Amino acid sequence: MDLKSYIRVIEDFPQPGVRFKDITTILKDGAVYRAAIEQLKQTIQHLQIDIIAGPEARGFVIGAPLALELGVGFVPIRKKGKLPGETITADYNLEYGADVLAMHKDAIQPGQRVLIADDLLATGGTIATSIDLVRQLGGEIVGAVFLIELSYLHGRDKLDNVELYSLVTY
Ligand SMILES: O=P(O)(O)OC[C@H]1O[C@H](OP(=O)(O)OP(=O)(O)O)[C@H](O)[C@@H]1O
Ligand SMILES: Nc1ncnc2[nH]cnc12
Repeated sequence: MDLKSYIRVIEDFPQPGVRFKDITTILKDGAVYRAAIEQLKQTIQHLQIDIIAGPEARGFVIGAPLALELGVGFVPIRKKGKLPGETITADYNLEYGADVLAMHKDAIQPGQRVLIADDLLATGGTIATSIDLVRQLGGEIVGAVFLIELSYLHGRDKLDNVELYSLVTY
């Protein structure tokens, strides 16, 4: 299935100059959503994965179904102030802003092999920070997987020691 044809591009959202890649047009169609998760699974099934971590919010709709498909657990990387237990946090920048990400201190056991999953790689700020948090907890990053990669923002350059997998490139 050609997933790119199901992605809606919206100009100047959330700010002028940004071409927003909207995946709600994939998610609302059960067959297309399933095909996307299946293609992601095929892409990373050679990796030995203990657990998947995904950043709020769109990382949840990619990471959680992928974890179920692989038979592993899922841990959320949330925006600051949402997780109820003890957390570690890190500041980050993304294509259109800045924020703080958090993980529960007990989300990852030292030595666990962790796959990061998200809908989209843009500048790489979100994923670089997610990787940093997982490593602070003792996790080993086996790779990061995305539906979409915006190659013109060069996120890969920030992540040159990590295996990156994406299905659709702009
Ligand atoms: O590579 P970057 O420049 O860091 O940008 C990519 C991130 O931006 C979006 O999330 P956003 O922070 O907009 O949050 P949302 O998932 O809650 O919409 C997207 O889902 C990625 O996580
Ligand atoms: N251009 C973009 N479209 C959708 N999500 C994004 N996250 C960062 N940049 C984005």
